Amino acid sequence: MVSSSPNQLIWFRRNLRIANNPALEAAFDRSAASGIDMAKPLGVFCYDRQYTGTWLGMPRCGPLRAKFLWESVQNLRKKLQYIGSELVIQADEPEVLLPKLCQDLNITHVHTQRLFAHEETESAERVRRALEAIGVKLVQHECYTLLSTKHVREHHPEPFSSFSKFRRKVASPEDGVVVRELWHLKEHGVWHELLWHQAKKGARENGVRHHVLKVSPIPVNAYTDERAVLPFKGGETAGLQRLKVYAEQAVGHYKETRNGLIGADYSSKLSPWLNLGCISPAQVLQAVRKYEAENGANSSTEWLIVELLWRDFFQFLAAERGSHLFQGAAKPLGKVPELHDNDPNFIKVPELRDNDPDFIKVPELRDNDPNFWGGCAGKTDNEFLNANMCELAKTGYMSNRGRQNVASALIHDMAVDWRLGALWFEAQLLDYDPASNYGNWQYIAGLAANPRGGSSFNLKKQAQMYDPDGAYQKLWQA
Ligand SMILES: Cc1cc2nc3c(=O)[nH]c(=O)nc-3n(C[C@H](O)[C@H](O)[C@H](O)COP(=O)(O)OP(=O)(O)OC[C@H]3O[C@@H](n4cnc5c(N)ncnc54)[C@H](O)[C@@H]3O)c2cc1C
Repeated sequence: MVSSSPNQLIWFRRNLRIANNPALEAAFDRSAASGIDMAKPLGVFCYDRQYTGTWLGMPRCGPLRAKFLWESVQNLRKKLQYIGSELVIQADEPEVLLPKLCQDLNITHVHTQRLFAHEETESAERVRRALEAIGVKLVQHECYTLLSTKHVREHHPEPFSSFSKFRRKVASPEDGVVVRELWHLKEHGVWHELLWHQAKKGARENGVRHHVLKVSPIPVNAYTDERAVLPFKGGETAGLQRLKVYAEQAVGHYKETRNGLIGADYSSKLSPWLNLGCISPAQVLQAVRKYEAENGANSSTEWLIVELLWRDFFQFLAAERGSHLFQGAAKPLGKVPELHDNDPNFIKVPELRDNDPDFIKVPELRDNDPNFWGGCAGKTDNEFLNANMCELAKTGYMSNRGRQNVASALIHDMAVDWRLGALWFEAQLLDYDPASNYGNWQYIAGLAANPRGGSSFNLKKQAQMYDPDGAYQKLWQA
């Protein structure tokens, strides 16, 4: 049967790439199995409340990340068009948009990426239910982490208590790091030639093109400060370029430079691309292994892989903790008052479901709250903290050393509720990821899987150690 409309749909989440993408592969494979004349699967990306929403009156996705995201979505769309598909881009909740599209286009299967943090798993569950009601199957594929859930849970069935135990159990030298095979988009060359025109026509006829937003639904009016560590540009193309450059030129000295503060290559800077899925952790591993095959392995190459395991650790921890990822007042040093549900000084953050008692609550902020707003604005008496906050606000990036220090200072020295700091980072960071962000804040606050019960740094000493001549503080004076 000749069909000009696709019967498979790919709901892109944080897997904005063509290569090494099992959701896309599965959709293409299934579509091919339905008959040679079936049009290519259609992609969909939803600007949902995680992007369009606000916290405390601030956009959840600030302009710098919004720009990076828009570039990534546009790059994906071009690539999909190149292989005969199209990307629907809408500002809508997926549980509303996807059933509508499925009904319009007679879609039978929606393929997507499995994500791990509470809000994301809830969103997938809402979509699953909405699709099930109209007889469409949601298929979730894992491709956000290096290790599969199955592997991790087989080796570490008990609750996570520390990273070192996680690492020992899931990636001991005996076991080896078990990485799923790298998927590649199979050759659909014949299809491509024959149906490229037809698929586009079909998509147009089905009104799909009306669903493609031409401008970002959230403000992207951001420019990159020339002092930025990198001119970050969103998309698979730019992500793969960065991976190639870093893996060929700098990974060999990662361990010695990773605590740096200035310049492109002290660390990989891959996180923005990894977290929107413009590249996958398996691709990073593959690039590191290639470097090792050509130049020999060393402690730096090993350490970069360890960092990817940290990333996995926070994902699996988030899956385990559910809504608890957003909970708990930090009080490791006894400076932060305990929060109570019925405390009139606390409000629920808007945009969250009122009926979820476990979800995040933050203290009401006074306009003149000097600690939180002053800290975020980089207007404190600590120049090291100020410089880091200034870099973050102007570029959307802050080094890991900076993040550790800033979080420690806000939580342990300034008695700011860690969730406020995490919300600020969510709005600002190019590489924002719920599990990594909230997980790291909780870790420093001593609320999750930190065997030391929290991490507290002396910022003066840290500045002397990592910025001995004050070059970083000078660079980011304002
Ligand atoms: C308070 C706080 C908040 C953070 N929020 C985020 C966040 O929202 N998103 C995010 O990706 N990382 C976050 N991190 C972790 C870390 O700071 C960044 O991943 C890292 O700075 C990104 O730069 P890079 O790509 O050059 O890292 P590299 O040093 O080159 O490391 C390679 C990769 O390993 C992963 N990685 C390294 N360290 C960590 C870590 N501690 N936790 C999780 N993954 C790690 C990242 O994917 C990173 O790209 C946070 C850390 C802290 C202390």
